[in-house]
Amino acid sequence: MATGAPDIRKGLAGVVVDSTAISKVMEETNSLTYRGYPVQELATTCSFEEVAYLIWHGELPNAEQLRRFMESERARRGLTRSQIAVLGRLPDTCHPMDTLRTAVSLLGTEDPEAENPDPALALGKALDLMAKLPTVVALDSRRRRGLDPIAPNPRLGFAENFFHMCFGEVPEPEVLRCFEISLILYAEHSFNASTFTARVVTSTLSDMYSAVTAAIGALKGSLHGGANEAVMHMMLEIGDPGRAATWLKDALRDKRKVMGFGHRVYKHGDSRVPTMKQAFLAMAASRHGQKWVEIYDALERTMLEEKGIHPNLDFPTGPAYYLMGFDIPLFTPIFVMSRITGWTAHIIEQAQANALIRPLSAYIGAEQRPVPSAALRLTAEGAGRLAGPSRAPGPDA
Ligand SMILES: CC(=O)SCCNC(=O)CCNC(=O)[C@H](O)C(C)(C)COP(=O)(O)OP(=O)(O)OC[C@H]1O[C@@H](n2cnc3c(N)ncnc32)[C@H](O)[C@@H]1OP(=O)(O)O
Ligand SMILES: O=C([O-])CC(=O)C(=O)O
Repeated sequence: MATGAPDIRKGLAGVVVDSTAISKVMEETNSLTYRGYPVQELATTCSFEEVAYLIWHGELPNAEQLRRFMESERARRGLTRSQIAVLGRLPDTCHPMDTLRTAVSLLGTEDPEAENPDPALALGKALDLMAKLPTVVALDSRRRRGLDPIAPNPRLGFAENFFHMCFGEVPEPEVLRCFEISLILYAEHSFNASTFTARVVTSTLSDMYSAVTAAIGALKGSLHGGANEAVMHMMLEIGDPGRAATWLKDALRDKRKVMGFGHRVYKHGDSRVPTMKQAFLAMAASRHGQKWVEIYDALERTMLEEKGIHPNLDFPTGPAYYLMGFDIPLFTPIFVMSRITGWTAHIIEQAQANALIRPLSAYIGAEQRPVPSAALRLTAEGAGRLAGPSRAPGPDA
């Protein structure tokens, strides 16, 4: 057996921890498939509901399966008055991701089958979350704007209904299509940090709501899903396409991370960006968004010239969601509305072939030593005689 220093892979970079049949990220060809289908083809030919069905069931639905699936999703969208009241009492200062995390936790407390591990119930719970999370996001967004909630409309599809609940109207086709494409592209991405978090929680035999709550926490961070919000803050700060290149060079000189660029797996470009960028361009044309397109292009070009780093999916979705009229703190919650499909598919997959996820660590702390006597630890005289790091002044020293 080999001896010496353990092989530590910081951030688990490059480590294969398990297998999955849900999606395949191919860094060498910059491509991605869901259940074997290229994501670009799904994004340009399918509805989000079809893709959700595919991710959960492994096959695209036929007409009758899709009809029943959509009917069931539409029937589950409503929240109870008491759920609305609980969410309405959260402070306005909390981020909408915190509202969403709390909402999933609340839904878990009210589901009598939350603890029931029967796999036959899992898809129903997942569909319930997919149906209800947009209602939570829209309700929370309107509350922050001082507006009354708009009830879900069961005659509208998933994407249309979300606009209806946020703004009271369904936008023009370019906007709707761009939004739906973003949902399809965001739906699933193998063992990313939030999905892995969900799998870790599931591996302890915890419930789906706990796993999704934890995943929302992981997605919120700006190195992961939170980057789509950070991208728009950055673009607003830049403000003028003529400033973009200098802004970016200054950021790199100051060793700041530029949000929406880089990826742990794709080093030659994110497979989803070309499709999303195209949808963003089409929508920007109909929404007078040329300025954001120019800032986008200048940042992309300069980052490639300076560092050879490509944009990730959060780069085009940031300005796209902004042009759609969503407030910036809604961008990552919208990501959740889509990724709930991938997370729950992974939760189900993990539960079906479970092994507790528990890696090892290399200890680098103090050598083993005896605990000093109480006389040394707890008396003023003893304190002076105690040596070593344990007597370093702490916050209560
Ligand atoms: C949907 C998603 O979650 S996609 C990811 C969204 N996140 C972001 O956009 C945040 C910005 N990007 C990043 O922080 C990183 O690219 C990550 C976290 C996504 C990937 O990180 P890693 O795989 O760990 O790459 P790592 O951070 O080691 O980067 C390698 C090199 O590229 C640089 N780099 C990578 N991304 C960036 C960036 N966005 N801005 C500036 N430099 C960057 C690093 O500084 C590092 O340079 P060095 O070798 O000179 O130190
Ligand atoms: O895969 C990752 O590390 C992050 C990402 O792009 C995603 O979750 O969509």
